[in-house]
Amino acid sequence: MKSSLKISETVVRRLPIYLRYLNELSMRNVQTVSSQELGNRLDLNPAQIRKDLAYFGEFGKKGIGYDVSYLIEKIRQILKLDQTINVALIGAGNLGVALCNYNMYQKDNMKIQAVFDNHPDKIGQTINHLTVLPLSQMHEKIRAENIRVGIITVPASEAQNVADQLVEAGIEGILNFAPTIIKVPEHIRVHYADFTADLLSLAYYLE
Ligand SMILES: NC(=O)c1ccc[n+]([C@@H]2O[C@H](COP(=O)([O-])OP(=O)(O)OC[C@H]3O[C@@H](n4cnc5c(N)ncnc54)[C@H](O)[C@@H]3O)[C@@H](O)[C@H]2O)c1
Repeated sequence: MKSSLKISETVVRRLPIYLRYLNELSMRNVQTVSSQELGNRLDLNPAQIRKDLAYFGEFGKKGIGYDVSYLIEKIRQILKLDQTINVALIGAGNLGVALCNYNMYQKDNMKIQAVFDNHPDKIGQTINHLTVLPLSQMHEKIRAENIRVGIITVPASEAQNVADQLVEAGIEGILNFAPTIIKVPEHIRVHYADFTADLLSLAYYLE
């Protein structure tokens, strides 16, 4: 793999989509897959898929396709998911609890390792084997557990405050579900998740 390559964000965002389907194939004991099959299933252009994957080295064999397990391993390496990445979630409300209960760790190696909230009724509750901790323990816990990513599921009015505390604690990336833009130093990567906007924009396309 050309490690110094700067990979475009669109390619990086497609890799988990490939990975998810490859994992599905692997569960069904499928050993090889062609770019055509991947393209059909994922509604992507096979040439685009070949281009994306060739970017990281020659994985496919002409006439045979890609070895599913090998491709899974390579994509995980590229995404750095060959190591466990610990995650903290802040805001144990409706959305936060649902996310904690979704067990992405088994397949994807990103693990919610700590949950924080500032409400006395929430602190001490157990969600999917995790005890909700007060914010006062955030800094220490993040460092002790080598937590590198924070998920924000607090009200929008609290999101910046929480983001500041995550940055202060040494987090490297944030996934923000609160409907507001947060300001962070340049070295911190922020992604926004907004399925409400997706849903609302869908309305435009209805007859
Ligand atoms: N991205 C999306 O599509 C989408 C969808 C649903 C909700 N949301 C957003 O997600 C957030 C959570 O929604 P919800 O329905 O779970 O709300 P909720 O009120 O059920 O939960 C919010 C939780 O955050 C906690 N909290 C508030 N301030 C805090 C702080 N400073 N530090 C730590 N914890 C704090 C509260 O005690 C509560 O447990 C909101 O911002 C909401 O707008 C986004």
